[in-house]
Amino acid sequence: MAEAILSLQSAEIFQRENLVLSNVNLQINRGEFVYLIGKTGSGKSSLMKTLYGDLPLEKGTGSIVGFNLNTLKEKEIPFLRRKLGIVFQDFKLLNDRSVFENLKFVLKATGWKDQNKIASKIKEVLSKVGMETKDFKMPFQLSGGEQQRVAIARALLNDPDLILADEPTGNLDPSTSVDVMNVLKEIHDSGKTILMATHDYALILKFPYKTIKCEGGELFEVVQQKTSV
Ligand SMILES: Nc1ncnc2c1ncn2[C@@H]1O[C@H](COP(=O)(O)OP(=O)(O)OP(=O)(O)O)[C@@H](O)[C@H]1O
Repeated sequence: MAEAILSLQSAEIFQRENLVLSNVNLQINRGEFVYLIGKTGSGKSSLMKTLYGDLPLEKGTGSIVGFNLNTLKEKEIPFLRRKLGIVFQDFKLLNDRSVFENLKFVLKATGWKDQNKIASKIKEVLSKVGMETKDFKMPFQLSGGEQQRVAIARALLNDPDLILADEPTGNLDPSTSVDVMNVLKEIHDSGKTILMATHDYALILKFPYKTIKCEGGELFEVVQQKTSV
């Protein structure tokens, strides 16, 4: 039977007192790749923020990677985020340290102590994104696409149950976007569950997966048209 990794029922998504999305019913099962699309301001980031505990879920019910979003306490948020891999549009790497040190920082913050295990985990995630030879580089010495690969590697460090990617190709040119998307596809093909917010309809055509749309304050599943040859 399908195992739900994320489930929202009759949820309402707020930014402070403003209702952004209502009647949100969404289930993502282990192993799925799901796009979240919609115009600027339609609520994609607000939904993502609710999922990683940056905004409270005030109405409806929700659970994600085993955490109940209705009863989520401030002190549980770091533990929730360890089971999520979060990727942002603007990479959010620490610019004052190397790729290796960026990844080590996350492992140490999440309790890793053994230096050999740290080094081999970093090597493992960097090789998944094709960046294993650039671990000594500083973020500003990398292209945007390379920085995003490192950010994806960082998201994989704690073997997350779900990857939340909020416009991961939003700062990249079309060809680099396809490269980064190929990395996400490989990660998905290896068994990971991914929810990705995007504006990039060309990418969706090239990499078709289940698509959910934010529009008019609600969420809808988009039925994909099969193109006949
Ligand atoms: N910090 C905030 N405080 C109050 N309102 C906000 C805040 N951030 C966003 N909003 C509002 O919430 C609504 C949804 O914004 P959100 O950022 O979720 O949209 P989005 O679909 O992710 O847009 P984009 O594609 O531009 O990132 C918008 O009306 C926006 O103005």
